[in-house]
Amino acid sequence: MASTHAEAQVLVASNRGPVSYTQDDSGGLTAKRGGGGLVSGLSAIGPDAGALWVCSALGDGDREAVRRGVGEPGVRMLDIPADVHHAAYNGVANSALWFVHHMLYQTPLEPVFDAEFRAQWTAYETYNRSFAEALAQEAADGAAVLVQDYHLTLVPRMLRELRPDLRIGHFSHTPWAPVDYFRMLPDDIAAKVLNGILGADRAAFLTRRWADAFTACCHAVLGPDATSGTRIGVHGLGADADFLRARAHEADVDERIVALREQIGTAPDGTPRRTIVRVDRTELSKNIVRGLLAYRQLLDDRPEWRERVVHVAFAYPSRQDLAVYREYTAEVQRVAAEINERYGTPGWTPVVLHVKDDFARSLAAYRLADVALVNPIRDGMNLVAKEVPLVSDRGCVLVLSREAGAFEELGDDAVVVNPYDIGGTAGALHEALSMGAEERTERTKRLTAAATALPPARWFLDQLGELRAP
Ligand SMILES: O=P(O)(O)OC[C@H]1O[C@H](O[C@H]2O[C@H](CO)[C@@H](O)[C@H](O)[C@H]2O)[C@H](O)[C@@H](O)[C@@H]1O
Ligand SMILES: O=c1ccn([C@@H]2O[C@H](COP(=O)(O)OP(=O)(O)O)[C@@H](O)[C@H]2O)c(=O)[nH]1
Repeated sequence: MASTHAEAQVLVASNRGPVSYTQDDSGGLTAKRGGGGLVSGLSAIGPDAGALWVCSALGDGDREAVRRGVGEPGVRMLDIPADVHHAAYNGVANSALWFVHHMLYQTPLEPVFDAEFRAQWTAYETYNRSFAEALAQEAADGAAVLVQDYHLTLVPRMLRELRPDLRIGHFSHTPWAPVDYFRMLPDDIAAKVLNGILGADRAAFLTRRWADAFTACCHAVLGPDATSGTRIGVHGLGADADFLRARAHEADVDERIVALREQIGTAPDGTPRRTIVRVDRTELSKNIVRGLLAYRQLLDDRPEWRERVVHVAFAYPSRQDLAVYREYTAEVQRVAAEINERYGTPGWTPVVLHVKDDFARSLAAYRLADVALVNPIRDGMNLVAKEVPLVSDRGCVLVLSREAGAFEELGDDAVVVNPYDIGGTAGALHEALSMGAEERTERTKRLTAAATALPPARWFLDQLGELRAP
């Protein structure tokens, strides 16, 4: 295992690592798989690949694990001071950069680039420097380093200055903002973010659309020659079919299917109720509330679906240090309760909402899905859109936002929606629920092929190959 000083030939750097630790009252540490698509993609590489994964301690449990020397093979967790991490992760990365790339600023959520933000920016620089120094220390001569995402935009240039011998790649898992939106950032910071990434030999993205937006921002902010020293690439991360299909048939998932079937119940004619399934982090860009409003409109416009369908919505906790995420979770709960109050009957709960994460239960929902609802305002890729059709036992129909990166690959076989259009989304849900069995089967076959075209292990190796190419 390549984990000693200056021996690692391949290094990956990301804020979130493969597992996170929690500490119980008696001091014991429990490891839990990190949530979200970046971890789903990178975990598939596995410790056997010999890569060293440098990540950040995210909470007290992780910090305790670092202090005790507890950890996964092939993983180095950096114990960056909690206040620096908080300012960099919540203040800069998940507020300013996430909001710009996902175009989430709208009244009353306005950008505030004031003195507090400047202090957070200084922390973001410190945080990035910690990664650059750790990578410089760990990397063997001429090693390949793959830096992940908007948390670490400054690392490529910092690392190049420390270690000019390295091959450095940067990969963005988010969309990239259009020029006019990106330029909401203060000019000096916009330039630093772009120049930081351009310190890499290669900058890669999930879709051509995001890659082109990045190039356009570089040209607009830095000038027409800005990208001449950096190759720009596209690698559309796919789902890990072998892992998911096997995991979705383990005993704990079967147990949860029984419980979930009970909650879903049967229609008045005795057949199992149809399901519209969604699984997301409780994340503003995932557009969960508009999805619920579209479902409410479906029940209004098409009363024939009442008692015959259930919206299974799993919204697992994310970024709870940010007030706007906590408020969004409350809003999701409020709208779901309102729908249940208005339409529910003694034997029918129209929305089954769970806000605590449970991967086995998520897979149980995938298996029971007749329709998968994926309607983000913007999304780098959205792996859930790729995962549900290949795991569902029912040949599920995908209702997909045209603003998800996955649309580029899955759009032809999905029922496509404008995520802001609640009426249009209600219509799409009706179309999906009404689709005949033969068409569903045909679409599922094509969706599954597209969703698995670039499995995570190959996605990673392709990038490595391109980075090492002369
Ligand atoms: O680490 P968190 O703050 O809990 O957030 C989870 C991840 O969210 C974002 O994931 C993105 O990556 C996926 C895989 O490429 C992609 O399918 C999805 O569209 C993106 O939203 C974020 O970019 C990651 O850094 C986070 O770990
Ligand atoms: O309880 C769950 C349910 C889902 N996922 C995984 O989280 C990822 C979500 O990735 P996606 O690209 O859809 O969105 P992100 O959360 O990264 O923005 C998927 O691979 C899911 O399998 C998870 O970790 N825990």
